[in-house]
Amino acid sequence: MENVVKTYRVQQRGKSIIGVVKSFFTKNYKEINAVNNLSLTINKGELVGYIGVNGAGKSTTIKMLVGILAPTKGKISVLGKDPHKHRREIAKRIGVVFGQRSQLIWDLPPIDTFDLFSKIYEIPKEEYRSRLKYLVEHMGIEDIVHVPVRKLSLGQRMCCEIVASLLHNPEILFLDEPTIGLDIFNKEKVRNFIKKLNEELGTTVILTSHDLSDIENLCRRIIIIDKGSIIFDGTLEDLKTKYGTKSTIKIELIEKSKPVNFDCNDIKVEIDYNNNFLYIRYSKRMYRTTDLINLVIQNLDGIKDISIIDNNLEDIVKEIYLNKHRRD
Ligand SMILES: Nc1ncnc2c1ncn2[C@@H]1O[C@H](COP(=O)(O)OP(=O)(O)OP(=O)(O)O)[C@@H](O)[C@H]1O
Repeated sequence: MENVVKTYRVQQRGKSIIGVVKSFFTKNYKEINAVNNLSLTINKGELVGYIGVNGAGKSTTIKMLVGILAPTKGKISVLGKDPHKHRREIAKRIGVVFGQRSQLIWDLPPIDTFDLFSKIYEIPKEEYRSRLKYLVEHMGIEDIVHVPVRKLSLGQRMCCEIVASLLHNPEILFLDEPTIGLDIFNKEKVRNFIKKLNEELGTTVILTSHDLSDIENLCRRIIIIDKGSIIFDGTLEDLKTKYGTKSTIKIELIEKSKPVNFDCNDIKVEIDYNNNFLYIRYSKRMYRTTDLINLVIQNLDGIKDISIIDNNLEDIVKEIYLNKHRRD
């Protein structure tokens, strides 16, 4: 993607009843840039996490990459082609799963959708048979492919959705919220499958998810967008080094009481009590963990255990957004 902009025209409605009535006669439009001058290159075989808050522009980006939407400005090339102009051709080489929208036929078993897709994609019979076997076995859906889709659980359906999107052996797989609403076991199943697919078959995967543990578990590269523009592009390690500057010392106390002897008035840390746990949140740029632990040991009675909790991806991303919006 090169300097891509996607502008939507949104009708402005009045807030009062009179305003609403007026807007039936005179239409006012506002333009919003859902994607704003975005440039991005993703290489073959990468597994990329594309994240951002609601309305950041993730789905709009994916829709442009798969050719559903044309950019307002800028250039997009997917597998060497303009995805909007060569939509049919590109569709044969990519797989798409929108977690909130199903491509399976509701009243029929998944196997019927799979068979239909094999015809649409003109997959040779033998190739289809062996591919289906590989996907069904690796996704562990042997028992459900003959059960009508309407009788399947959300997790079972998602596993079938992913298999359906991979039958034609796509070079790129776009996954938009593939684990939405899934329990921890199904989440893990879907994640393991995506990992395997990327590692064994070299499929390029672009994943959007609000569940940042998906991203943390799967993606080597993370792209964060806000208001249609990229605010971070790098590895998880880069992200943690650059922004993961906060850490927490968790102290378990013998008794459930507020420690009275712990005096750290001069030190800028946040302290929280919860039952017999004391949490000390601090900036790694300002203090060394060992210095703070020494201080705790010297000043605090009744310590049962001490551990360190580093910020997870969710905390880090929250911090990036809060800092950015404070500056804006
Ligand atoms: N068809 C549309 N017409 C007008 N505005 C739209 C349309 N689709 C999206 N938008 C707006 O564009 C912006 C980006 O939306 P988009 O769906 O790409 O965000 P997102 O990051 O995928 O959000 P979410 O996490 O909530 O799915 C939002 O302000 C949204 O309201």
